[in-house]
Amino acid sequence: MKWTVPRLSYKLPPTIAQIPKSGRPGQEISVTGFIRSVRRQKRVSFAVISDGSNASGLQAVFANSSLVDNLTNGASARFSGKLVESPGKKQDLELAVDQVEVLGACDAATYPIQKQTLSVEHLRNNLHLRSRTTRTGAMLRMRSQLMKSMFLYFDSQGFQFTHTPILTSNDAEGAGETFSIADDPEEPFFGRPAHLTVSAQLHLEALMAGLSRVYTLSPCFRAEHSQTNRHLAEFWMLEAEWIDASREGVQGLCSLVEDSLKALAADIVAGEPFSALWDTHKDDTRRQAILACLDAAPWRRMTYSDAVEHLIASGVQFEHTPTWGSGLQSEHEKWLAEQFVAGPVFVTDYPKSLKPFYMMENDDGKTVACFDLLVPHVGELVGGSVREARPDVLKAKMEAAGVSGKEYEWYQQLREFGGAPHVGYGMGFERLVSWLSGIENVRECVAMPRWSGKMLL
Ligand SMILES: NC(=O)C[C@H](N)C(=O)O
Repeated sequence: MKWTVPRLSYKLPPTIAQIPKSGRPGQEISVTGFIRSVRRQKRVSFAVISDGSNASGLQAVFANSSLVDNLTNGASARFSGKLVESPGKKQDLELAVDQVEVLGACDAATYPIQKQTLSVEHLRNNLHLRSRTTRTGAMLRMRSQLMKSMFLYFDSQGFQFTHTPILTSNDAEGAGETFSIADDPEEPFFGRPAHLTVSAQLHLEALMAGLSRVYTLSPCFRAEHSQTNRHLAEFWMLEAEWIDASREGVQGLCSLVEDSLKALAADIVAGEPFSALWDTHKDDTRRQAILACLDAAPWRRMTYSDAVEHLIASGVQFEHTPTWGSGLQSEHEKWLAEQFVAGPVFVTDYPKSLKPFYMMENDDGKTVACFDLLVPHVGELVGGSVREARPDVLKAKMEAAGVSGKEYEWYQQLREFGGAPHVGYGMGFERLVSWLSGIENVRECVAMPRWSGKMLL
C-alpha cells in the first residue's frame, strides 16, 4: 500500500531532514531547533541546530556574530535566513542566518547534556533530556520507521491492526509474573482481581476468531527481577495471530516471521537512523552480519533436541551444562546464533514442560509445536507456536497449569464455537531495535525504560 499525500490546506514548515528535498540555494526559510554547539570566530560564527529529524542537524552561519551572543547549547531558537551552498564537505546546504529568536533559554553551565558527560548511566538519570542526544534521537526515529514498515508489511498480507486491553483479569503466560494494579491484590479493580497484561496473545486469539488475521503492538508488563540487558518491566510486543487452515504449523510460522523480518530490515537498513547508528560503530562486522541476513538464503532451522546435541558436542564449558529438558540459557542461545550458525536460527519443538499451556502438543507426546528465533547479540527475539485448538486437550492442559477457572472460560469457548487451527507469535520490539541498531541494552532502545526497581519520570 502506498499512501499518497492528499492536498493539504495546512502544512507545517519543513523539518531539517526535509530541507535537502524541498530547499534550494537562495531560498528564505525559518528553522526551529535546539542548539547543539556554537563556534564563535572573529569574522563569522557557526552553530549546529538540531530538531531531531536527522542526526547531522543543520549548520547555521552568522556573518553578524552578535546574533550568537545569547545562544547557548541546549537553548531552543528560531533561525531565519537564506539557504546557501556549503563550502564544507559535511553538508550541501547551510543556513546564512540574519535573524534569531530565542524561544527557550538554557543555562549552559547546568545543562545536563554535555559532551563530556554522555555516559549511559548519566543519560539514564536524565531520561527527560535523553532524546536530545544523537544516539537516542536516531533510535527513536528507527522505532518510528519500524512501525511504518511493520504496518505496510502486515497490510500487504491482509492482517488487521487491532488494539487489545492493558488491564486484564488473566495471566496469559501462566507464569505468575503479572503486576497487580493496586496495593491490595484482593480489591484492585472494583472488587475484582486485575493485572497489567503480560502478553496480548489470548485477547488477540479472540479477535482472530472474528477477523482471521490480526496483529497488534502493545505495551506488556512483566514483574521479573532480571537485571539483564534484554529485560524490561514494561516493553512493547508485536504479536500476530492467524488461521492456519492448511496446517503448515511451525514451518509456516517461521516462514512468515522470516519474511516479515527481512522486509522490515530491508527497509530499515536503507534508512537514515540505521546509518546514523552504525556509522559511528567501531566494529562494522555486526552491520555486515545484519546485511547478510537479508540475503535470499533461508535462515537455519533446527529442533530443540538437535540444538541441545550441538551444544553438548561443542565441548564448550558452559556455566549451565546443556541437558535435554532444561531451558536454553542465554549463553546457549548466544553460542547457537553467534558461533554455531553465525546468523538468525529458528529453534523448534521445545519440551512441553518448558512452555505455556496454550501450545499444541506434538505427536511424540514430549514436545510442543513452537519456535524461538535466536539472533546474534540479542538471543531470543521472537517466540511463537501452533495454538492448541482441541477444547478437551486445552482444558486439561489449563487445569494442569493452574490457569483454569471462570477468568479463562471465554478462552476455552473460542475452541468450542468455530475454533479454527491457528498460529501466532510475539516479538519484543526493543529487542528488535537492539538487534538492528547495535545498541547493547534494551534500556537504551525505548525512550523511558522501566526495569526492575527503576522508574524515573
Ligand atoms: N504472542 C506470543 O506468541 C508471545 C507469547 N505469548 C509470549 O508472551 O512470549
